[in-house]
Amino acid sequence: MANANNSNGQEQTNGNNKDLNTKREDYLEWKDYFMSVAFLSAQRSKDPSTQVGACIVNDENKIVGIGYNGMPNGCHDDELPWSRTGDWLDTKYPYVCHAEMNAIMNKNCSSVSGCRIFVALFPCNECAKLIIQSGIKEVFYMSDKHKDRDYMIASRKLLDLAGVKYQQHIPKQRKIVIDFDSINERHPKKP
Ligand SMILES: Nc1nc(=O)n([C@H]2C[C@H](O)[C@@H](COP(=O)(O)O)O2)cc1CO
Ligand SMILES: [Zn+2]
Repeated sequence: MANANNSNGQEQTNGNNKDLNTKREDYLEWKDYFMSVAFLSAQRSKDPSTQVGACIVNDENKIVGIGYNGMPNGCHDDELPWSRTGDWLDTKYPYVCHAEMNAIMNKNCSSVSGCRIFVALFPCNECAKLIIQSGIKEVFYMSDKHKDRDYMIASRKLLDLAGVKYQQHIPKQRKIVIDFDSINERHPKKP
């Protein structure tokens, strides 16, 4: 659509030639927004190989819990291993709390029953148990890159039996950039 003119007949656009008189169409849709919140939260993770975020949403599209993978509260993350290989006790695996667990534990309401969870990676079997027991009804994930592993097969088995739905989220926008400087952008002077 052409840019509308203001009363002086001047076009109202910003520096990127966006129409400043018409409702934005490229705003984040809800599910992309919740998945983005999960991905942003993952940026808090200190895991050197895989940063995972999760975001729990109620049926009013309100976010009620956010989490990322990290060591348990009070367990200093410099005193626990972050490696993936070696003796099990010397790896991160026995210690790290998964993003889904943290999102559920961080809930800001009494119950997440009936909620949806948005998570970067498909939940493992342990998180599937937590999801089921907390009453979460639907999982949206970005990747199931470990889908052939036994713990993922077990996870799907549990979710299926419990009637928890799951689906891969295909975002409308593949990349979202946060530009802190954009807020300083100046628009043309009002007439
Ligand atoms: N759904 C998940 N939520 C998570 O928070 N994680 C975390 C656990 C580890 O901290 C990390 C996986 O590490 P790695 O095996 O890719 O180096 O991601 C992993 C999965 C996948 O099962
Ligand atoms: Zn897990």
